[in-house]
Amino acid sequence: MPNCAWWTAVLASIIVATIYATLYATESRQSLRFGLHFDNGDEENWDPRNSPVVSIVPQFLLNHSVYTTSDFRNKQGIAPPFWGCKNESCNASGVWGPCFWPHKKIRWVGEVERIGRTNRPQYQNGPIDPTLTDDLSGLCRPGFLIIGAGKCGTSSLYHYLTDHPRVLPAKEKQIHYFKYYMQYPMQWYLRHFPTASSFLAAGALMSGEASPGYLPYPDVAYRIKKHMPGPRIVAVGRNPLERAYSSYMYNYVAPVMKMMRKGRVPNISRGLTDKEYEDHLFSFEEMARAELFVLRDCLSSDGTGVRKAKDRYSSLNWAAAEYRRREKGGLPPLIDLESFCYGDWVDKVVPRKQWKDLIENNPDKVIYRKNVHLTQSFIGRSLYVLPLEWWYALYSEKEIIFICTEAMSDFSGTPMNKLAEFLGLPPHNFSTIVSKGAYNVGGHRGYDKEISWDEIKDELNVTERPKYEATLSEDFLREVKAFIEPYNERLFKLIGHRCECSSSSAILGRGFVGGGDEPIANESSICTATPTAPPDHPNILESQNIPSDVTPPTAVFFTTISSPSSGKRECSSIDQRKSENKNCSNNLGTKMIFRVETYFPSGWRSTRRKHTGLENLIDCCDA
Ligand SMILES: Nc1ncnc2c1ncn2[C@@H]1O[C@H](COP(=O)(O)OS(=O)(=O)O)[C@@H](OP(=O)(O)O)[C@H]1O
Repeated sequence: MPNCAWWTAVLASIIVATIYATLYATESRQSLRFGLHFDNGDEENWDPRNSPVVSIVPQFLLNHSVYTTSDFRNKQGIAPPFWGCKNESCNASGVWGPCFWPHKKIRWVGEVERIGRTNRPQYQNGPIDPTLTDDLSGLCRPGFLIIGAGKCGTSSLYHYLTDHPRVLPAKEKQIHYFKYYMQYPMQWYLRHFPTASSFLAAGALMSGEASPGYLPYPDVAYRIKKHMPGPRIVAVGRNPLERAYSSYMYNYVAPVMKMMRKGRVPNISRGLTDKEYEDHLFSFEEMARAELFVLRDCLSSDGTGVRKAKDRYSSLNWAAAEYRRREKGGLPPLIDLESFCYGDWVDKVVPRKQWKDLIENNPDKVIYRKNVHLTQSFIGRSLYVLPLEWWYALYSEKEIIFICTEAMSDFSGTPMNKLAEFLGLPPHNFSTIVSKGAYNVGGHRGYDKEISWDEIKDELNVTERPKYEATLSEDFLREVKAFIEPYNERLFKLIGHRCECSSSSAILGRGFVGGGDEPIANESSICTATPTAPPDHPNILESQNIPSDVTPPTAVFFTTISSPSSGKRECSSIDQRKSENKNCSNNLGTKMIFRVETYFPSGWRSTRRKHTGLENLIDCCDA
């Protein structure tokens, strides 16, 4: 017969278990309550000032040495700003920093012991339960988003940052969720970041991603503000003409050369020499001139860029205030260059008006019809200030920062540490990673491919390709400089500092000179003059054949059993995706087979394989 003490012990355990279960249930609910999920309400008129903030309780993690106070040795306070907490939820134990409390009963300290200390991140995989798409438990939010500009060193910046011992990488450098994949639940996006357990095991303070496709679009700025509270926004910009030329090489020359070599361009046979293929390319100057013509018109004070942006945005709550502020302050109007300056399609085969004459006058030359959003805007995407004015309207100076590409390659690592401080990270010795080299240099090597500065130099020595600056005529150079200059000045005002563009010209051996040798930055105000002698590193002009742009998703509510093996590329918009659906699936042979998992109350039961129409949404722009 159990004695009294025994009954007391049983009773006590029941009470403790009940309290624990109640607490756990509350915590689980809290994690969902503060979960980030879409409300499909009045998207356009949502007011960012009321955005939800996920709560934090770093104290117990400090108590248990997951973190030490030195991890928080930054000027922002005890935790990185994106951990920020705003309301009573700050006191909820278990709702922690950037992460959502896992559903399963978990003792954090025990979990840390179980996993051990490791910096190797893990990610949630497998199909998403369609009935639980709002469930963010066990997932973590990004602490920084590098938004572009493309071809400005976003890959290097991402890798330099993730070298910080308290920063964990995402599954891939660029996810482009807020531009191309918002039809998927937030859970899909957050699965690209390390799990809460990984954060603990690493004592990580943040993860983040770099999607250059975010910057150009005001809608994306707004969506991120609305749906993803907290992350710091990092923009990076480079000497505009260098960016433009880099994009020309990467998004036009490299893919077109590849297509020609493979015999995929009608009327151009295989087996020609590179020189012969190059004769079928439009020069950078030809394309940039044609674009400049269109931009001048579009960006004039009564041009379509100004008018259409006003029509579209000025009545929206989130943009109206900025319109009023700018009008009052006599500031130039906001412009949505990407949406309204390249809008005219000549026909389905010849994509852009700006190329009409070029194509008619040069029937032997090739226009690349894919990735039109990139090849149409070599110059436009280098006018960083135009999209940034939208971002700066939505984000305060504590939330957004602009880095000059040229400063990134400072071997001392000082500029990187300034960025770390802005993000709320403790100082780190970045000089090792920066002086190792750069990523995604000189063409299609891949975002994660690092090239040492010495290799860059050597490669140049054996590459006898003409320097692109030599291909630019004096008059075009003057013209394009004069066009870009005011936008640069506007940018420097907006960001509160200037960029020293010539140093990267020197590091990578690039400068825009009308047939001469001297970097243009020394002779013009496209960027400020260089204050110090730059290191001795030349550039790379060679392109490789690794597909660019985003890797599409492989599993959402389904498991991909087979997927297209062809290269992927971004669609410029969901509309484009829709309009290209047929071509993609029919002409390009894009097919995916899915395993569809169905969840019943008793668990996962049936599995069936099926072709679905979803492949069109995902991969319709496959090359
Ligand atoms: N540290 C540093 N300093 C100066 N320049 C650098 C640095 N790291 C990368 N780069 C140059 O940036 C170009 C690649 O940019 P991204 O990685 O943003 O390209 S992408 O949009 O993601 O495809 C690519 O430019 P190009 O080589 O001219 O094509 C890189 O060489």
